[in-house]
Amino acid sequence: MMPIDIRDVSLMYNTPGGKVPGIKDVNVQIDASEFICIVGPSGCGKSTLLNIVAGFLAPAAGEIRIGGKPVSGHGTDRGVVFQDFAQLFPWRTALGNVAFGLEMRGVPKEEREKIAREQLRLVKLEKFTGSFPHHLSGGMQQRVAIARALAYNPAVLLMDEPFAALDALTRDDMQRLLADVWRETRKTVIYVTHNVAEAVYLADRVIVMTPHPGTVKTEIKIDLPRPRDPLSVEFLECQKDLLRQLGQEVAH
Ligand SMILES: Nc1ncnc2c1ncn2[C@@H]1O[C@H](COP(=O)(O)OP(=O)(O)OP(=O)(O)O)[C@@H](O)[C@H]1O
Repeated sequence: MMPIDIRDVSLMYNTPGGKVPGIKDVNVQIDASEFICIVGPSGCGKSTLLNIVAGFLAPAAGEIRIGGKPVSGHGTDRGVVFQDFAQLFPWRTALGNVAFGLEMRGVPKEEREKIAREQLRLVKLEKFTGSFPHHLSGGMQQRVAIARALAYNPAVLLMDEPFAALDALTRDDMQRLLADVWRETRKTVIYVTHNVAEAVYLADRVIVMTPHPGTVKTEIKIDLPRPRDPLSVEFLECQKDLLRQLGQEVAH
């Protein structure tokens, strides 16, 4: 729901052996409600960029603006979902997990539970509000994590390989679910993935990054109508196009 302007952003990591480049001179302009996927070989800086947009890392140079306002630190305008299922509190129910952030901010019980129920409905977990994480499958736990990230009604959703640890069938279901959630909420999404088919299925635009140092190589617009059919000729063409870009990347 808000545009994101990533301008000339660079970051170096301090290591015992000296400074190593994380990302260098990254520029990406994202429209409000646009779904962006970031792909690229390991070490090209995808997670670093996402962590900077999230406000968990501060860039050494450049600036990020969300809705025109410069980012400094994390804020409730950005919801974050990572790969790790362990991000849920095991001693809290699905409802308790989704409501947690709202509770910390002093939102009254009735209101926070109403919001949490609504978010759990969005990820099709309305029947599991009282379940604890260890009684939920990996896919369901990630759905709780998405509901929790949406609880503040953030303008932006940041996702770092959220479905990478799931089996292929569950992953397909989750991609469909996320496409539905996005259609309903119209968040601005930045989604990091290694999976080319996933990027073509979800994205309006795919940003291809290249390592040493991590920077943007090119971008590919995915102009296919939704819901997308991964077996259609057009889909497979887009996938090939993206693989070609990535293949060149790996070959260098
Ligand atoms: N905490 C850290 N300390 C030192 N160097 C780091 C750290 N985190 C990342 N790097 C380096 O920064 C570069 C970018 O890493 P980053 O994790 O952002 O890449 P990535 O594209 O997300 O990789 P992957 O796909 O393997 O998750 C790499 O060269 C990496 O080795």
